[in-house]
Amino acid sequence: MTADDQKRISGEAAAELVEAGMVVGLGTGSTAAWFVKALAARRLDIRGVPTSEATADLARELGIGLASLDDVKSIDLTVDGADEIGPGLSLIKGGGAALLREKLVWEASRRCVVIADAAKHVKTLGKFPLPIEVVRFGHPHTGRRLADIAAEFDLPPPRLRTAERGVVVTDGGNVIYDMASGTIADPAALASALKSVTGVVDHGLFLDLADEALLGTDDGVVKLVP
Ligand SMILES: O=C[C@H](O)[C@H](O)[C@H](O)COP(=O)(O)O
Repeated sequence: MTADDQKRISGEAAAELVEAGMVVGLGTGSTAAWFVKALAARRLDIRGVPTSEATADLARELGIGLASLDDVKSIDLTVDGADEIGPGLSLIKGGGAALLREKLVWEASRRCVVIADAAKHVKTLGKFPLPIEVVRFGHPHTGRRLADIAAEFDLPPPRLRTAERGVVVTDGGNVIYDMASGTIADPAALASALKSVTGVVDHGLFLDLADEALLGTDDGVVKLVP
């Protein structure tokens, strides 16, 4: 089974968790896109709260009714992908630059289910560079403060994310610094150090947020709990 097939079966399994009448958080990325497609195919009467403009576009195309986070009191279930799933369902997210809206939607949700292909499940977080969302104003200064924090954790300086068209700008108008680490020995300590920096809006460590993971494997979908 390819990684994409594993993503697809995890997305399809998650779509089965949705019931009519629910408010559903719609994650971002290639795995979440499989979930959105499978959900649309069920033609349930639900409202989706998208975590990015890309997901909003896909959901609209597929006929899913949307609501914004501002319009709902809470979200029944959010389903989203991850870049890494570590011990206790600690996560790295933000490879697609959607981490801020994702975290806001996750935190407003009663239940959060992470979906992924098997390779995303790791013993220790950190092989995937940790995305950090930073306000654009003065970001080179914030980047230098992030480098100081990285040094305290024995990590190399984070790098400003660029793509073919230049610096990557998030849906919220911010930039992303990626902190390549190899190993994050103490995710909670790093998370709190990063949040202490003025200019950091948020980071891609999702700790104590996921209620379960549905992992697509060659033997089918495996459920993990914290
Ligand atoms: O910002 C993007 C999100 O956090 C994605 O959920 C994450 O990068 C995983 O994406 P994919 O399912 O494409 O691997």
